[in-house]
Order: sequence, then C-alpha cells, then structure tokens
Amino acid sequence: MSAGSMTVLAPTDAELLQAQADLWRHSLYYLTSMAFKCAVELGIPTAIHNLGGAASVEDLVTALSLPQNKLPFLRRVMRLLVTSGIFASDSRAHEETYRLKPLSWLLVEGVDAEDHTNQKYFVLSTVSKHYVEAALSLADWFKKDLAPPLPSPFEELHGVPLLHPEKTPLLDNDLHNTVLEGVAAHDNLAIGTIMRECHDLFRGVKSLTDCCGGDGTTARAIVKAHPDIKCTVLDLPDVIKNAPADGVINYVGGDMFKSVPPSHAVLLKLVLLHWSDDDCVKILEQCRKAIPSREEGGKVIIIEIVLGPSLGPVMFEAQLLMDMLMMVNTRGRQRDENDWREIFMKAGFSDYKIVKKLGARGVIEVYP
Ligand SMILES: C[S@@+](CC[C@H](N)C(=O)[O-])C[C@H]1O[C@@H](n2cnc3c(N)ncnc32)[C@H](O)[C@@H]1O
Repeated sequence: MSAGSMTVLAPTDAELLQAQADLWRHSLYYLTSMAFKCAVELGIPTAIHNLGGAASVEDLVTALSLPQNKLPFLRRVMRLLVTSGIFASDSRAHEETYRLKPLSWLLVEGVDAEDHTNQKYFVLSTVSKHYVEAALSLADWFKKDLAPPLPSPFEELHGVPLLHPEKTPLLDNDLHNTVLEGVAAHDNLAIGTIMRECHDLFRGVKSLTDCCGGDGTTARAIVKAHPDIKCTVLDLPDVIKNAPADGVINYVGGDMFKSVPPSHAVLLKLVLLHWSDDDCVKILEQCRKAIPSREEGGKVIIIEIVLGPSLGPVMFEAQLLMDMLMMVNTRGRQRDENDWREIFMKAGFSDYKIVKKLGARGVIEVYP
C-alpha cells in the first residue's frame, strides 16, 4: 500500500474547526491548573465559606483585600473555574454569585467536620515549580539512555528523589514540607467513607498490621469502628518516634523490606503506588510471611487505584493523570488488574479478589 493511500481523509470543515478548538483545549489545560492554584493561594474557597457560602466578585475582592482594578480579571478566572467544575455560579440574581462545590469545599481552611481534610497542600505540591519543571523535561528524559534503575524525570532533572527524608530537603525544604503535607492530606481524605463502605472487610480480623501507617490516623479509625481488633502500625523509626502515644495502637519502627509485624491481616493503603514492581514484590513477600494461611483467615488488604475504563471516562482520566503524576515524579506507578495479578503471583500469593470499588480506587484482598 502506498503512503498516499494510507493518508487520513481530510476532515470536513466542521471537524477542522472542532479540531482547532480541541487543539486550544489540550494546549492550554495547564492554565486551568494555574487558575486553580491561584484560587487556592488567594484563599477563595475559604473566603466564599466565610461570606456565608455565596459571594460576588466584588465581595471576594473586598474580603481578600485585592486592588479594585483586578476585579474584571478575577471575574474571568472565576468564569473558567466554574466551567471546569471547581465552583458553582448563580446568575439569576442581579449580579453573579459564586458558591462552593464538593471539590472547593475540600479547600476551605478551618472546617471542623469529620470528613473534611483540607487539600490545599496536595494542590500546591502538584502544581509546584519543581513538579511542573519535571513534566516539562519529559521528552528530554525519554531521549536519554539512562541506566536502570531508571530515575524519574523529577530525580533526573533535580538530582534528588521526591519524598526522600534527607535528600529532598537539600533541593528545597519548603517543597519537601509541602509535599509531605500534601501526601498526608491526600491519604487521609475519605477515611470515614472507607470505614463506612468497608465495615465487613475487617469482620473476623483479630489483629491487623497497618504497613506504612504513618502517625496511625487510619489505624485509629479502624480501632474506633472495630474495638476488638489489635492494631499495629509499622513505619520508619523516624516517623514512629513522633507517633502519638495513644495506648491503643502498637507502634513499631522498622523497615517493611526486612520484616512486617505478624498479624491476622496486613493493610497496605496507598503504599504500593510509590514503588516499582520489583520493590512491590519484595514488600508483598514480607507481608505474606507476616500472615497465617488463607484457611486461618490470613489476607493482605490493599487500597489503591485499579486502572480501567469501567468507571467511565472522567474517573479513568483521573486515574491516568495520577499515573502520570507518579511517572513524572517517582519510580512508582498506578496499576490495572493484570499488573496487580502479576505482582501478587510473583510474591507467592495464590489468589486475590477485588472486593469493592471506592471512587477511583479498589479494595483488593490478596490470599496466601
Ligand atoms: C504514602 S505514605 C503511606 C500512607 C498511609 N498508608 C495512609 O494511608 O495514610 C508512605 C509511608 O511509608 C513509610 N515508609 C517508607 N519506606 C518505608 C519502609 N521501608 N518501611 C516502613 N515504612 C516506610 C513512610 O515513612 C510513609 O509514612
């Protein structure tokens, strides 16, 4: 077949004009992220909340002490953020007012509600200069013939890995702290939902190790819902030394690559996405050694994204963007069911079951 006969048919006039609009959208989506960052830095969600849940641009300019001549510019930013689904607007009244949506509610500071975890630092880390520069270097990274284990574009560009307790602060201490706060906010979001949705998951479990359980926030929520479970948190010694001595959770400082405290079940919540497949196999091997046989109820519980289009295009896009986030900035990744199955089998497990969907994530039980 000649090259000429393989040429795509010329688009129609309507298709061409649509293609140009799509070209604008895909080239300029970064401006949505930057407008979003701007709204978070200005504190617009908190201002709307403090103004009773609805505010005009005039109200916002006054509340935020912005110069009056910025008013028409703020209106344009808000118009984009409404169209992007971040705020709601009401134009029935004489002047347009803006309201919070669930997403912008997550960015209000000082809300005292059980299910509220302020996501400000997640936003500020993901749109930080260092992350954006790493993403800008992606094509250069692809062209470089780097020796394995492959550094992420972030590590290759900035010379240090992300989230390394000693090395990342040498690059930028503020970035390191912002990322730590962002990860904690991200990981603690929806713990109440997980407990409500996954009540049965912990039924019959006598003891549980929360592997990489940090300061014990998840473990405390589990014990609150299931007071009979004996809960242990494993994390690095430097993290455990700052954990609250609550007398309920047993905190163990250690290294999951060397051993995991034995228990009926091991929980890995939002851990494996940070690690390569080879490292995941090593971690899972230690988890397998820590639990009894399947007949005795032994299992590893994993709460993570399971990539796939079944939840619809918006959720799938969100999952794929989270995979890009990991690819650009870490050596980790998000995984589809085949990827998960492969690492479970390599780590010596016999079977697994995706027991629940939790938004963009899945809950997987893995059996020895
Ligand atoms: C992304 S957080 C885990 C999130 C947590 N499971 C949650 O759902 O809130 C990663 C945690 O892994 C811990 N960690 C990293 N390397 C570790 C290791 N080798 N052994 C034990 N913990 C480790 C870090 O200190 C950090 O607290």
